[in-house]
Amino acid sequence: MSTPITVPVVLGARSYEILIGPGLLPEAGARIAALAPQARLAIVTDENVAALHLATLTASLDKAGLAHQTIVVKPGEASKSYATFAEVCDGLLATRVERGDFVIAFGGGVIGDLAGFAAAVIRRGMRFIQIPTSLLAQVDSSVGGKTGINSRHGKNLVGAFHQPSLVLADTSVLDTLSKREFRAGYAEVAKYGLINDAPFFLWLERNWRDVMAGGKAREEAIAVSCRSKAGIVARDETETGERALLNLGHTFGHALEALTGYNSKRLVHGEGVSIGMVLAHEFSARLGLCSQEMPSRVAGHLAEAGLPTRIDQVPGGVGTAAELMNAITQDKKVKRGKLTFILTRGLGESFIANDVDPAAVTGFLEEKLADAQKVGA
Ligand SMILES: NC(=O)c1ccc[n+]([C@@H]2O[C@H](COP(=O)([O-])OP(=O)(O)OC[C@H]3O[C@@H](n4cnc5c(N)ncnc54)[C@H](O)[C@@H]3O)[C@@H](O)[C@H]2O)c1
Ligand SMILES: O=C(O)C(=O)C[C@@H](O)[C@H](O)[C@H](O)COP(=O)(O)O
Ligand SMILES: [Zn+2]
Repeated sequence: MSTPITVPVVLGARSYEILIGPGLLPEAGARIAALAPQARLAIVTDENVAALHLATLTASLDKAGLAHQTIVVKPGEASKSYATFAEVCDGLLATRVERGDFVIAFGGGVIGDLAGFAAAVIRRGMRFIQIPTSLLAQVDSSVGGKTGINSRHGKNLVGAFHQPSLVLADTSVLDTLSKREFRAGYAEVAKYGLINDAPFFLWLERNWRDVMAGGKAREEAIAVSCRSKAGIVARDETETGERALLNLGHTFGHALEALTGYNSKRLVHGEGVSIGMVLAHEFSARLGLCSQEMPSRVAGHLAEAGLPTRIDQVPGGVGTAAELMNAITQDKKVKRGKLTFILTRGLGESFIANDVDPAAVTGFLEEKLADAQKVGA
């Protein structure tokens, strides 16, 4: 067996390991058998991942003597819906998996959130394993136990905290990911630098091409990201405080995703986060919290890495400031009606700002939308 990088997520009885490295998928059977020798497995995946990588996973499970069945859903954000959630739940029940068996979330963040939520509620809670196959899922969504689906009222508004028992991140499966989806995941990597790790952001500015190319730099970026997230989750599992930092760029980004109808052709999550992080830095500069140069430094790096950084780059537009505010006020960080944003005082100096003035946000968005119209004209 290979010797992967191991990142522990320390949560008492719910502790688990994240294993990161090339060649882990063919070893999945042996590693899962060591954790649960008798368990039956229900794999949830999407059509793209199934076509490319399911045979490797099932061959490895067969070799380890583990019984398994598979549920395949359509790829894309639209699958984080009530309809697909019902499909997955009924599919799991049809396999007759028991409470002590395992759900395997095999795919990107959409599959992790969807299958993880189904595992949280089927028979009032089944164990599950994350086998993330997108960069975004390997650095972020497979870790920390946030699961859920979208509602027409907003992103991830229906869900549960439910920790996996193991995360197996085979970095070689990323070779089949499209460039667009790889870049989207890179936005969440850059996020860890911008939250609280300026040296990591400086390293990314120098090494992002190597991270995209693969090999050791990519593994290193994934490991740094997972260590950062594991630390925050261990200190604040259910987001009563510090964990909200992981939401940098998401208050704006989630509103953009809701207003594009969760249409992956127009905007994917990482792209929304990229634009959202630039907006968060611009808004911070507007409030005099950080230097006026900070937003262009952040936008410069994300744009160089091939990510969108402005609202006008979202095809088909994103509605009005009032519509964006309507989505923003459904954010889960809202407390007693007051808005919470993750803002910044400088590179890697993000902080949680409670009681942000809605009029200031509306004014800022009106200006950004007017700028976007000028570019589009
Ligand atoms: N739970 C959390 O903590 C958390 C954190 C971040 C993001 N998220 C959620 O994750 C979702 C985004 O995840 P995502 O960016 O992975 O999107 P995704 O799951 O839609 O995957 C992106 C695309 O890549 C394809 N794909 C995945 N792996 C592949 C591979 N190895 N080769 C080829 N194609 C592959 C998928 O089929 C899909 O078309 C959003 O719904 C977001 O809200 C959750
Ligand atoms: O794990 C977290 O906490 C995060 O905020 C990570 C985010 O990247 C992720 O997109 C998460 O799903 C957003 O959480 P939400 O609570 O705003 O839905
Ligand atoms: Zn995210």
